[in-house]
Amino acid sequence: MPLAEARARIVAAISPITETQTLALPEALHRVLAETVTAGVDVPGADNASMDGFGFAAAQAPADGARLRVVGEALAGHPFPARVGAGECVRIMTGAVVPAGVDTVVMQENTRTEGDDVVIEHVPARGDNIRPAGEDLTRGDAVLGPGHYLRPADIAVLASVGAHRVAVYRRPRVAFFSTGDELRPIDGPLAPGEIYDSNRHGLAAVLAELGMEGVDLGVVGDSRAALAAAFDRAMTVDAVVTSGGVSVGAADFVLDVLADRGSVDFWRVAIKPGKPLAFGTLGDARFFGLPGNPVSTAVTFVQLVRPALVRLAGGTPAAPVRFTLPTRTDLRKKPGREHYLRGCMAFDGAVSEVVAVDHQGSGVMRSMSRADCFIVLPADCGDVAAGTPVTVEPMAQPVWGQPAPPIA
Ligand SMILES: Nc1nc2c(c(=O)[nH]1)N[C@H]1C(S)=C(S)[C@@H](COP(=O)(O)OP(=O)(O)OC[C@H]3O[C@@H](n4cnc5c(N)ncnc54)[C@H](O)[C@@H]3O)O[C@H]1N2
Ligand code: MOO
Repeated sequence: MPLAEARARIVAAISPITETQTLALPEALHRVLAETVTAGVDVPGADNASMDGFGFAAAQAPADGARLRVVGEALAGHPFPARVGAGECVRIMTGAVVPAGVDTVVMQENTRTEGDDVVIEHVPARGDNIRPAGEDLTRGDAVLGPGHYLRPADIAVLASVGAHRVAVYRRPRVAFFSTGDELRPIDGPLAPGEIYDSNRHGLAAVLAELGMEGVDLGVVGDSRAALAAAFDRAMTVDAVVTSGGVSVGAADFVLDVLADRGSVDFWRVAIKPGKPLAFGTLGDARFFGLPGNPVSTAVTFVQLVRPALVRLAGGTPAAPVRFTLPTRTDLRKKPGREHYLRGCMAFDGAVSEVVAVDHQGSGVMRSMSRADCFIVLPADCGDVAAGTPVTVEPMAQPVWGQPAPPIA
């Protein structure tokens, strides 16, 4: 199955969480909004100055060199309390409410002060340097709606309308464990043939980064009974992610036990690395059996699990950002599977290119750690010569798309 089809099938199989909770606004960062927030006030609340300078009626300053008497001051938070009349102006600061009788502000740099008067050396057009009430949001406007992933700018916009508590979806609970008799905790010694359990730490980290509530079920040995017990413990969460035991080896029991305890939706995706991925259902949970090779675990998480978890959380998976760059080196490839090589983007003066990292083995996790992008080679292509444009997908990506079209 091609990756794109696998992703579409997985995302379509996910039912987003509908339970909500109400949080104080600062706690809602990186959560998914579950309500429509409506502006209770205009933003800004009144016409106000966008420059430090002098406010006056345009009719009182017909030409450059007009002279007006300064009758007072308007500061942000301290409005000028009276009407500004004929031949008059006020000193006004950025953000101050425009007083009655004023329709124009001239920036200070275009004036000179002479005693109690100000001379306007360059008269601006009527209405200049005034921001109208409601320019950003008008009372009653829908500010943001359900499914919107809250980034810092969103928190600020919600604060600007005084939305101090907001309803968000509950965070998904995602259980994860590693499988393999060779795996040991990272704080102990290793006997011959043993390795540290690195995948579980990588999974914990990507789940935390995504804002999931991770449930760490540790390392599970290569036996049907141990796997069955772990699966039974994992049934009540929203999603389960495992690493290892999904290939065809003598100790690969994940598929068997999944078929027994739940159901297998599909197994194997036409990508390298990551081919033997398994997707299914386990009790209330969606199940992702990721291949044990560390790079395969990481690549399949990014390409298939992450968009599913975004949808589970009530969000919208963002379409991957991709572009092309010429490859600095020749790339070896056999036609068949879509390849996700690890690379580094080089933007060096006039030269933009992508450089594949040296070791592309699916056991070489340093290739992920050093890379800043995937080089995506289509299934049907063979070897690629240096200089050929190839598809690049940066690892730093917008993960959360937004449901509404961007505001013009
Ligand atoms: N005859 C075949 N053999 C294999 C095939 C195949 O199609 N036919 N596919 C290969 C591919 S591709 C992959 S990917 C792996 C995936 O196998 P498993 O998911 O069963 O993974 P394991 O065998 O359990 O482990 C593979 C490798 O990764 C190491 N590993 C496992 N878990 C961890 C962990 N938590 N931390 C660090 N490293 C881990 C493990 O020791 C193995 O070296 O199968 C190929 N074989
Ligand atoms: O898919 Mo495996 O992930 O090529 O090593």
